[in-house]
Amino acid sequence: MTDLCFPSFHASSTLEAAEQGGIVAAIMADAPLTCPGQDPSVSDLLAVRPALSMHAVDGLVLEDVPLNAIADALGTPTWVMSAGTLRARYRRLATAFEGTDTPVSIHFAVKANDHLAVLRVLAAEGAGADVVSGGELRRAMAAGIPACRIVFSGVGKTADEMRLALRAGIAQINVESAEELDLLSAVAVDEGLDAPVALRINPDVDAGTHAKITTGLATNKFGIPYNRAADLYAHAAALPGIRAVGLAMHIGSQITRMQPYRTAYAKLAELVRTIRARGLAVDVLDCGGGLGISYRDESEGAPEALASAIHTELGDLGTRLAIEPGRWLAGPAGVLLSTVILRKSGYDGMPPFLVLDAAMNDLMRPSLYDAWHGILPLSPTEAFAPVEQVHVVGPVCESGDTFGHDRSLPHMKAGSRLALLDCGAYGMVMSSTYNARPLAAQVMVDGNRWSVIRDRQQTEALWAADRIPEWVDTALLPAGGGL
Ligand SMILES: Cc1ncc(COP(=O)(O)O)c(C=O)c1O
Ligand SMILES: N[C@@H](CCCC[NH3+])C(=O)O
Repeated sequence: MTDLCFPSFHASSTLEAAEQGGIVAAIMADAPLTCPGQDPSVSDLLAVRPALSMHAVDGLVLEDVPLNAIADALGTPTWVMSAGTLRARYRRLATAFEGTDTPVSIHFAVKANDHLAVLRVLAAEGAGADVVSGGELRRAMAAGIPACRIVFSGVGKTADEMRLALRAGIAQINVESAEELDLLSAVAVDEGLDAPVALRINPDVDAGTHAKITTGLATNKFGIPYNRAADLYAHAAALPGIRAVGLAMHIGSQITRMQPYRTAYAKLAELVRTIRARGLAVDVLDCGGGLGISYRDESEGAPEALASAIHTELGDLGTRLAIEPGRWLAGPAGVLLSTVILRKSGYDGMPPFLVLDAAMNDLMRPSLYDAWHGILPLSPTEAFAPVEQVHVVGPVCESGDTFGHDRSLPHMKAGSRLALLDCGAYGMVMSSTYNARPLAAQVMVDGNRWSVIRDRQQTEALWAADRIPEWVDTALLPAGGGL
């Protein structure tokens, strides 16, 4: 399908946009050429993010909306999602899987971004959902995705969650252990319903990704050991309340090379043959998610290459196929707007700290995985100011509250606004209120329209659900309650 196209602004490169006359002249003179190992420059970051462009007057623009307009209206930190990017990416993914004998159903991994508006945009394109909790199941259904298009993954579903899924008419439950299978059988019998089950297999394949987000190694908690899978499948097929429909696999996240997928899918194909040799039917293969994006300068995983890997390894088995992408669809569609609270000088000779009003409680990925997110100033003059080395941190009381050490960024000062890039997946959903910081506001843009899709949390809401037991002796508090 087509890429996003914004005739008035769209800059596939800053040079092209400058030729269109909308870009400050300084861009071309000041844009540094990136050397291997160096941080990508502002121009580099813009060149591969078609929905973002830099304008002489409006500054950084997402689709057709100047991000300063959003920050003026709502303050920061504020998340912004691009509906056009979600659609464009979904269409490219769907197109990559079209035109083959075996159709592939796409189930958006709701854990990546569970906002109802995001789910609605993707559902309108044809997406189903992959959920990992009763909450996600209910969110997906609240967004209008019918249960018959939802698969339920996860290593620890409760009996109540199983009940909810069965009553809703879930398409498929991906079971991850013998113990879970027994529990599901009991729940299904109790409900008088049949549970459509795919066994999630752990192929013991290294996805070559960060240790905290790999899921297909023998040491990971996920999935059923490969060598026990055929026996368990036979057991499942004989259990009351269970309808064994197929197999599932998900080997990890942020995977940019195809070889791990190929290796894992080849093992899956072998397992299908083994199970069929026992006279059992395997009708569905759920190939999981995990396709990676380009945060810094890595090549993003290509849907066409994934489609080819799936069809090569699994296409001749006569099964239905499914995938569960999250990050690839939503990651590049979101930014987090923030303001520099202050520039704090470092020790002599050491880089200063840019202290932002966004923190690890908002965007947790850098603290959790040392993840790298691009940073772009919102101001057109700052975007191409001379580059300096800085540490970019949040105000939370943890040294881990750091968005980047020794980052090469255009000079910014207190009050400067910036966008943290590629925050549409595993951004807002992983936020917390640590340090009593309210959850940030959220906005969706679509062409030249924008709307608030979640209000900034009121500070009072942070303690609205707190209850002080009446036996707490308030008489011991000092008069006036202060220090
Ligand atoms: C079972 C399952 N499916 C799909 C996904 C989505 O992964 P990604 O966002 O990397 O595509 C995950 C998360 O890693 C997952 O655990
Ligand atoms: N939350 C992780 C990915 C984990 C995916 C869920 N299994 C991230 O931000 O990269």
